[in-house]
Amino acid sequence: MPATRLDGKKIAAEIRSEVAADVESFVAAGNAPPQLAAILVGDDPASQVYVRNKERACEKAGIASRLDRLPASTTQAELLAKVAELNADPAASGILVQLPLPSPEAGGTGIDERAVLDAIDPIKDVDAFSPVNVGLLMQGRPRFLPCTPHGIVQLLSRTNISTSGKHVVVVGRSDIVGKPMAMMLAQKDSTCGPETANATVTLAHSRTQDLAEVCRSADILIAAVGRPEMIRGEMIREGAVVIDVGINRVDDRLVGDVAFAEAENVASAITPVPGGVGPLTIAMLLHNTLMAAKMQAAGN
Ligand SMILES: NC(=O)C1=CN([C@@H]2O[C@H](COP(=O)(O)OP(=O)(O)OC[C@H]3O[C@@H](n4cnc5c(N)ncnc54)[C@H](OP(=O)(O)O)[C@@H]3O)[C@@H](O)[C@H]2O)C=CC1
Ligand SMILES: Nc1nc(=O)c2c([nH]1)NC[C@@H]1CN(c3ccc(C(=O)N[C@@H](CCC(=O)O)C(=O)O)cc3)C=[N+]21
Repeated sequence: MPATRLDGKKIAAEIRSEVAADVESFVAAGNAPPQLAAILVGDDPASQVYVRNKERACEKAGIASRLDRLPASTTQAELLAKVAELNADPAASGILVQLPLPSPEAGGTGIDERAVLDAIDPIKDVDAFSPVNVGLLMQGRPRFLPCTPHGIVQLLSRTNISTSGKHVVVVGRSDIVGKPMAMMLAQKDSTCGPETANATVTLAHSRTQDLAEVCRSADILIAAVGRPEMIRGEMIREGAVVIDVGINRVDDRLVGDVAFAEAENVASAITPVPGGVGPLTIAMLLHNTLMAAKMQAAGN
């Protein structure tokens, strides 16, 4: 029997309508609408698509959005000045600097990404990239949760897939997806409760020996690598749950990190690409923007 498709798009729509209702009561209570302030440096086509999708999603949820487009030639000092301006602007509830920043080959000026992310006021850090927010997550008392891993926890919770006591293998250890994902699922509790925490987690990467065997030992396999279809059917245990985070453009087509057609015949449930994790990332960004506005309104 082919695997159940986990409909990220549908669950994201549910979350977005919950956020929209919550925004409505926040505004009805006399608050200014939350605002997401995005900064886009350069003209990377993929980044343009994401930023446009985020703007549209904000609008539908009653969240204001502001986009500062800066040329690829922007210097680190100029970008830091823009971040400082948004930190000081009470209308900007959440700040997001779209990654990656342009490489020198793409006309970039070699900006230190870390320095820029560190400059964002932690109370406006809707990506949850700042050291304060990463530290709070690590200690099991999160403020903002990183959007992609949080979206995955929501997906698991809302489809009644328990991670408690299970072996979860996360492939990829980036600061944006793999590392926080592993940390969240290893905690005693999650925003959705202990059933979507308490996993036994393996964090795999490019130096992992015998990746196929490690993957086959997973009850739940989460791929966040950025290599089209690298997770093959034979790397998946019969009946495993497969979460595909990868977004790869191949000849104008969008493919994940998992060879979907093969995986579908082995897994019990799987997220498609597109329509899986991507839409959830945006839904959780809206959630974080509202949360930021609420914290700022409460003077935290
Ligand atoms: N759906 C969504 O909302 C989002 C999707 N993405 C997508 O997810 C994917 C991953 O993104 P991101 O986490 O930023 O990626 P990074 O490029 O930052 O990290 C990739 C990770 O994969 C590991 N890796 C690379 N090659 C292999 C290999 N052959 N075997 C095992 N591990 C390997 C790397 O290992 P090492 O550390 O050793 O180099 C690294 O840890 C991309 O396709 C990206 O577009 C990203 C964010 C959100
Ligand atoms: N500061 C920052 N924060 C991010 O969260 C961030 C970032 N930079 N840089 C790039 C990655 C990637 N990312 C995605 C968001 C939505 C989809 C998404 O909506 N995907 C749709 C399809 C979109 C399409 O058609 O291209 C889907 O999978 O169905 C994908 C990927 C956020 N990222």
